[in-house]
Amino acid sequence: ACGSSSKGGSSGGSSGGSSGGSSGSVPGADALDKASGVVNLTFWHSMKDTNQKAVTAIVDAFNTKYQGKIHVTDTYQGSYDDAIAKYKTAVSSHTTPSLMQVYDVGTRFMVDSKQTIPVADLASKDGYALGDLQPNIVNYYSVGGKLQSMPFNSSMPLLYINVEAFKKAGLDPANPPKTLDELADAAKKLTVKDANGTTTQYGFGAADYGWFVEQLTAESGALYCDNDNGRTARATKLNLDSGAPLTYTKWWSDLVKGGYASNTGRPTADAQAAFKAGKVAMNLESTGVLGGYVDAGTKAAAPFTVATAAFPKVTAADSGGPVIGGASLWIDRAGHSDAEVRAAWEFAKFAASAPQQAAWHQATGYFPVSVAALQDPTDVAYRQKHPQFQTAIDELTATKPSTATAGCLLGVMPQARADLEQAMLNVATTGTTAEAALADASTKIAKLISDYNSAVG
Ligand SMILES: O=P(O)(O)OC[C@H](O)CO
Repeated sequence: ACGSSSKGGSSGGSSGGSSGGSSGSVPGADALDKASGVVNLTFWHSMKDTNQKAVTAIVDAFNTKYQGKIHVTDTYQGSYDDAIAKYKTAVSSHTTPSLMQVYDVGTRFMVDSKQTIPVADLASKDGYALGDLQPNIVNYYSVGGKLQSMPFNSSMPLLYINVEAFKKAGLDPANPPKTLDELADAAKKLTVKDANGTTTQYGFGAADYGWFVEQLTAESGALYCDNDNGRTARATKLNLDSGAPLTYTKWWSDLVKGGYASNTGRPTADAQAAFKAGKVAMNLESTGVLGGYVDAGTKAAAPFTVATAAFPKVTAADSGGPVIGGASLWIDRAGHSDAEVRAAWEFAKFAASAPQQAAWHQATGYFPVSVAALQDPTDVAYRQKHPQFQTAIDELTATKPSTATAGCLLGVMPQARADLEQAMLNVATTGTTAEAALADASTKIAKLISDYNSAVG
């Protein structure tokens, strides 16, 4: 997850460490004019199903606009984790794509990989104003004072509710649970067993997902890693042994062991499928799955009314907000021609533009990275008709920027998140205590961080 954070200006701001990026020169607009023939671009991403269709719609619109000049081929590369693993292989074999979608927590790694060109350099070369991008999103993707990648799909975490199940259990969907305790109470009321004692509906179900722990930590006003969440200097440790990480790990394990939560493991797709099939009545997920849940009213939609509510807090007193999630587009420089880099920049601008972001928001649920897109009449009308699409925007605007809500910038964040998730899974499925599992994970992650920091210097 990432940073709905500080007061960042439109050219970005915070963050420790070097600005990274490739040492290649910054091509100007003439690089495209000089190209002979069509400039072909490869675009790797992790959007599937409903969201993949929406990516393809953007790519098709771009290819039509630039017919005869630029052609983008988009390819689904699996989950965010799968895609980043493939990217690492591509770096070794010098076969990186022209454009790469990388999730929030891959930001520090991408800068350190020195394969890409900061989009701030391309923007200043041709006078492109970054001011239409949501400042807090720009702030997250800025490292060393420069916007490194183009914000594309930005999210907030939400609580999803099966409205009919809520009503059947005598609960009011208009008054959803706001804290972990309230969520646990509702989960108990929403769990249904048949005459044989077999559970036919779990009250709650969600992936075993470190992102939620990161969110609850930010909401409680605490830092997920040291050195101001890795933004004034490289982080050296995660704060996992107490606070929200410990509380959530115990809470999740208690619900699973009590039979009130469906544990589908680490893959987010499995938890999404369980909610969409009506097997669980409440689900924590990104606003980026909302399009898939309601699927614009088609037959692919969940067969019940889906409501969205703000992500819960550990306690009602927590006054912080969530961290922005999702991913951004990186423009590869190392091994790519000037014309290709310029063409990739044209695509990045197009994908972040107000009309494309308004359409993207309505199709997927990811909120627009473009400020103007929120004022687009089609988007305003869509939100009025489908209020579920407003929840993440309210959450974003209610969040006070802070170091906590900036989220943790860490080169090994993907691996660290996986280690935490394994620890949470062990607690929920074995007799290991949360204290012991998190202490073990902390030790393992501290070594990962120390090795990484020594390697990058
Ligand atoms: O599911 P997404 O795309 O909103 O991403 C959620 C997290 O931010 C990934 O780290």
